Amino acid sequence: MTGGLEGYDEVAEANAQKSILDIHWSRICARLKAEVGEVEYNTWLRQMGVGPVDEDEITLYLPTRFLRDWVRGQYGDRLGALWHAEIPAIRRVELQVARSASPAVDGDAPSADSAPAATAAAPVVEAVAVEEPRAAEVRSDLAAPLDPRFTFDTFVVGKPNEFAYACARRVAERPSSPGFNPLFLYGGVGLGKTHLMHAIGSELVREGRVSVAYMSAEKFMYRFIAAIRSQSTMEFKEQLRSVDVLMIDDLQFLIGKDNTQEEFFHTFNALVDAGRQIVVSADKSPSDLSGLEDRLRTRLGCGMVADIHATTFELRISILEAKAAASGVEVPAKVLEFLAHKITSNVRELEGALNRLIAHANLFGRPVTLEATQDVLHDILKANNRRVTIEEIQRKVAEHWNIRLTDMSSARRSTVVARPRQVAMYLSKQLTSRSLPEIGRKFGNRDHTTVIYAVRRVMELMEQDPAFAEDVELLRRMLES
Ligand SMILES: Nc1ncnc2c1ncn2[C@@H]1O[C@H](COP(=O)(O)OP(=O)(O)OP(=O)(O)O)[C@@H](O)[C@H]1O
Repeated sequence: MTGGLEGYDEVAEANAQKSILDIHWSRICARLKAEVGEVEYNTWLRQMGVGPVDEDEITLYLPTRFLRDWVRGQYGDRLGALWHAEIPAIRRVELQVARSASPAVDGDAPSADSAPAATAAAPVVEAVAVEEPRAAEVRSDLAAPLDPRFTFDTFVVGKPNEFAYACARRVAERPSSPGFNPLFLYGGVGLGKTHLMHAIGSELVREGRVSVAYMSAEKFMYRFIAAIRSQSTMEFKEQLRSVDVLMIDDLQFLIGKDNTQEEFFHTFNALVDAGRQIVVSADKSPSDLSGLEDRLRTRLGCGMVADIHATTFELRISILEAKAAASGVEVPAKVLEFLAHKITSNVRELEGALNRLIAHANLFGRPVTLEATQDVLHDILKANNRRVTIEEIQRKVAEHWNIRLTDMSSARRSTVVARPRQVAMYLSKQLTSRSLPEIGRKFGNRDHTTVIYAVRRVMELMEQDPAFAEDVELLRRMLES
């Protein structure tokens, strides 16, 4: 830091900016808490800290990569919208892992209108962003960061998931049993695969019998690359191969990542040969994961393969009843039935809708009624009414610009293909309730940042080019009707 008046001014300026951001941040935290509820807020969001603003982007810090990934997947869009509402110039939120994050507001934030003062810990200018793990972490960080809410007790069993549930229980009771290794769980988005994996892990850890490593396939790749960079691949391999149970979530992420697949294949073989348990989840069955190497697909399919089907009305009702009962808020059966009829996409959305209702009831101290439900959830209900799918959007957009449907997922980057693909991503964001990572996955496993870029690019182009804007609007109307 420079000395003298100049240095002082810089510090004063930075502090002033920080105070302003803190005020906005405290309001956002109050809103978030009201929306998601105290428990959810304390579990996932409370440790978040505010970082600097750079043009249209604000950085937020989280203390671990697990939390960062979770918050990004679950709340990334919402955080962006809330910051944009507070400071319209902010259009993007960057989530980073920081050792000394300035924590989020920790007070009892009673409402969005009367937010508490922010507690600023380390000055924002000193927060250290750690984007890539260092060798020491790769060596020491394989312990399973399991979500304590995802247990067998909180998993509601019904026809669509009873087989997967039974298999998961069996593996938790007797890991590495013949016929159950690997356990391959598959099914659509938000249907409980991660929940079951965490439940297996928690059960085993609670029993204290075995060491468990759980990570997403994305994290597996990330750690593998970091280990290569820091020349600690041997340690990484040894660490992985020393666990009793290895669980890899969302394996489809490894499609097209040949080196990481190769590493996973060897780890897989080493563990299974040594009598250790592997649990894997993916969005498709091993035979349908066409971008994976044949030998890996074959090995993945030679244990127990269990699918989780789309929810039925009965299961949705049971899940809603269980979650409403756990919240302590009285939700009339009529409202639960209404939600179960209307929100059919997946459990995550159903749960999100119920949480919002409950937060609303708690915040305003009003009973939950059908009328209030329609009002509070109008955006979710609207999105579900349309029922337009990403696949439909891709098809319509491809037809409109006369490109091949496969180019929606291909790696081709020429404008002729890339522009329609960006429009399809934009429309998917506008017309479906899918999250950015989910959209990215449907477009050839692209990263969520690519989707953000596409959405922004299409919006810019629509502003600059009325003919293009008309095309996009036409497509939107066709898809909505
Ligand atoms: N049968 C169930 N009972 C209770 N909660 C459930 C059930 N199925 C899913 N959930 C809840 O729905 C949410 C989404 O589930 P989860 O994250 O496990 O889905 P997923 O299949 O792993 O999705 P993705 O494909 O996006 O990784 C979680 O909060 C989970 O607890």
